[in-house]
Amino acid sequence: MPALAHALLAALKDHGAREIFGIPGDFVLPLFKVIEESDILPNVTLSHEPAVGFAADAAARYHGGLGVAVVTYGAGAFNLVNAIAGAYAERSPVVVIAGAPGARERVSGFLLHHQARTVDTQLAVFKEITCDQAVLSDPVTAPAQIARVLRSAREMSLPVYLEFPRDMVDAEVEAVVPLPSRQANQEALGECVEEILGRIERAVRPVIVVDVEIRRYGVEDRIAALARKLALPLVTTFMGRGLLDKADDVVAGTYLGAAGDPAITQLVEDADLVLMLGVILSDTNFALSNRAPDPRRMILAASREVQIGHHVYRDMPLGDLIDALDDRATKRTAPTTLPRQRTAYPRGLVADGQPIAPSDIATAINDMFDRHGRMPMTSDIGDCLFTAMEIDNTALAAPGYYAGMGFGVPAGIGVAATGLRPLVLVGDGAFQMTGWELGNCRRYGLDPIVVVFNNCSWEMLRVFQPESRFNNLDDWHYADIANSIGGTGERVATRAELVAALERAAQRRGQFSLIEVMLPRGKTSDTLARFVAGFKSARERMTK
Ligand SMILES: Cc1ncc(Cc2csc(CCOP(=O)(O)OP(=O)(O)O)c2C)c(N)n1
Ligand SMILES: [Mg+2]
Repeated sequence: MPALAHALLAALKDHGAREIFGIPGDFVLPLFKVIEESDILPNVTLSHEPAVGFAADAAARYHGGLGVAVVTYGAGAFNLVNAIAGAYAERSPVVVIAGAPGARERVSGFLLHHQARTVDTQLAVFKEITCDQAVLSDPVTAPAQIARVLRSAREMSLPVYLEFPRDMVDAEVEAVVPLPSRQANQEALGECVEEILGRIERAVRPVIVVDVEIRRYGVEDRIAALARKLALPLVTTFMGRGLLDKADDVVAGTYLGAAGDPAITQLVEDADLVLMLGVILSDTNFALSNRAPDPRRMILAASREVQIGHHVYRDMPLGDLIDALDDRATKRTAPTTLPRQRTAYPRGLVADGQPIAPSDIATAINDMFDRHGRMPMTSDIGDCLFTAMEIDNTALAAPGYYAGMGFGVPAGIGVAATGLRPLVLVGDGAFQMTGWELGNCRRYGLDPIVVVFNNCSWEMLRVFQPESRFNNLDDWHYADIANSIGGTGERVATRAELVAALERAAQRRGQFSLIEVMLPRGKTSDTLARFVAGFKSARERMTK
């Protein structure tokens, strides 16, 4: 019989984990020894647990499997909380494996180091931000607990929590047998599909809106095929930006309400049927809608449910629904009344001596993508994420709903660890939180390209509260620091310098490249300017 640590690692791999991110501590040292020596999954250690969570989250978003974060008891696990809260909010399936005291320690009578209130406070905290949990303290039940919890992560696309007491690493257990995934009830599925297709047939201006769950459940290609078959226009939400990046013929653009491309906004707000697939009904996705989502003209398939009007079909996995829709739908021709435009993205930046504006960065990146091919991207929160809306539709992992800072660089490291070369967008404020994790790239041969929007400012706060001096940040010269932690940093202040630095970064392999773009305080991307105007007018409407 295998030892519990080996059985767990094999089960993680069987359920779609591709790597482990973590920081060891005495409560998980024995487990980390097995992780390293068994080599069942590659292991990437970082410098601070928030980054471990962000990297595991982004890796899962990109490879479509499970992210894995292994941390020590208490101090390590509590450091992870914010990243897992963000993964929960944005439905990213991260498996938290947290060390814990062994059975005899628990009854030693001592207050244990790393213990907060009680020995079980850690479990109590993670119950709030995971969809399933287990404490692996009994070798007889541990395999079944692991199978149940990992199936929950896969089916709900949400984080889960496994507590691993340090005296259990070598416990002999049965191998973990994966549980079968739970399918939709076929009769309910048929009834649901007929109702949806009937609504589409009767609609005059239907539209599809997609969001992150279509990637979490691996149904992007099937949805692109369905949109083509039904000849329906399709847009992504703000959070869903970058989805269907290989289906330019299907994606018309990104819906941003009052802050977006007017033609895309009209497509959604004039629709008499909005088929929402994998959509999170968050404020960042819909707060700037001129016409709020309305159940009478909306079908929402998300979180394993399908809501049509005011009734709900439960236990309806998105993949089962899409397959059944495709099986029963007949090919439609696109009514000429439906616009099939695709948003045009800015290109052709003039490489001159002009100072750089945020939207120039998008144009320069579009030009680089035209020369070298589109790159997968990660972005932090800040104007960099709004600038990303002006970059051509390429795969993107960003905290578009949870909006927690510090995600961008560790997420880029997580994506790079999956074998891709990402382009990372991050503001100076967010870089100050987790940008230093780049110092771990050299050990693993990772070479992301990082663009730091250095406006020496918490600019997103300044646009709402310009009178506050605390928004003024100092100039830390990030490019200089990059050179000392294993990368190559360039600081640029003109559009010509930006274009040249991007080209050198694209050509440079084997080490991370950091381009520190100097931006004036008070200057934002065109998209953020429209968002702020939209939020302010929406706020005025609400206070009247
Ligand atoms: C973990 C966390 N703590 C605070 C905040 C609140 C915040 C939202 S945006 C922002 C400023 C971001 O500054 P940065 O320089 O990165 O980008 P830019 O605005 O373009 O200049 C803050 C402090 C959030 N969202 N998350
Ligand atoms: Mg800033």
